[in-house]
Amino acid sequence: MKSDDDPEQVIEARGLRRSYTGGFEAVSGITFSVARGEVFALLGTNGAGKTSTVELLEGLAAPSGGTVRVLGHDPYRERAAVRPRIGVMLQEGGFPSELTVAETARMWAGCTSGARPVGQALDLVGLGARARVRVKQLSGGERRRLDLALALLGTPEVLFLDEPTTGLDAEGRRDTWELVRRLRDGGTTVLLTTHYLEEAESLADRLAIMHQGRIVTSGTPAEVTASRPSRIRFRLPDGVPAARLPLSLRAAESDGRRIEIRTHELQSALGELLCWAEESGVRLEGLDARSASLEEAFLDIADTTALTETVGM
Ligand SMILES: Nc1ncnc2c1ncn2[C@@H]1O[C@H](COP(=O)(O)OP(=O)(O)OP(=O)(O)O)[C@@H](O)[C@H]1O
Repeated sequence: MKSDDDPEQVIEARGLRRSYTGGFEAVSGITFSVARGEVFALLGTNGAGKTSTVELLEGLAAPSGGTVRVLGHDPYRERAAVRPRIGVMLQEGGFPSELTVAETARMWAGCTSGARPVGQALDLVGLGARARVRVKQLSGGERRRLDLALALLGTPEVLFLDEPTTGLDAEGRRDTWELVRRLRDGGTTVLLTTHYLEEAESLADRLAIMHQGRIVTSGTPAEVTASRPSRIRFRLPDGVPAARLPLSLRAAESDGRRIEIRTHELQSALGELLCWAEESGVRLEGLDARSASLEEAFLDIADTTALTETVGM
């Protein structure tokens, strides 16, 4: 167990709450920590409270309950100590659209202590060649990259990325992932929110899934998916009814010839199925066996929570 003032815990949230005017509570007592050099992803359905949480971590608002520490400080009350050491990429940058990319970055660098050269920040995000273009002429994806370049200007120890790849094409997304990995390898701690489960699966060392202001599950991507069943799918040939499957594989969902087996013992279930098929001379069409993905875990959680709410449990 890490102690309260463990210097390796760069972000620590304990029982964190946030209420908006009118009393609506968007963040309802969440606890998590992020170690130095980790990439941590906050996932969740729309309105789950991710942005509300990230804004508390960035010191943009004060929590209505609980505590938050970033680099050992309260980011709201001790903003002057924290701000120069963090980089923030908001969901909406909102720059003056008449300025060029380089002018925007220079303006931002003027407000950033120890800013790296503007050209270097633009090169990091692949915008070097667009330095003289006006912001209003950038595509949505390029604006997102400019947002990221500005967040990187101060060579931050902790980087907050709110949906960093929304609006990027597949190549832009991969480039951003590569950059985040390079930053992490250089010791930067990264907290990101995303709607792309593939992004979290590929980038995050650990993640938390939020729903209605609470963390429903957290851990490494492997831990979060471990409790979910693997799936085996195939089609039986005409004339072979599902009832001919071995008893242990009958708990399958069957839609005529299409069979789906969910199992926590993928290797043994698959072995048994293949032996049966071999011995019975049955050819399994479209055979597909896979472990649970983060997407399946996420959808399961969203469905379970919705169901729990519906039945008032
Ligand atoms: N300024 C505000 N005043 C009142 N309610 C707000 C305010 N900002 C956000 N909310 C509400 O708080 C809840 C959480 O919003 P938040 O933006 O944190 O969610 P999110 O997980 O980031 O969602 P998304 O994935 O859609 O960006 C939502 O119900 C939202 O309507």
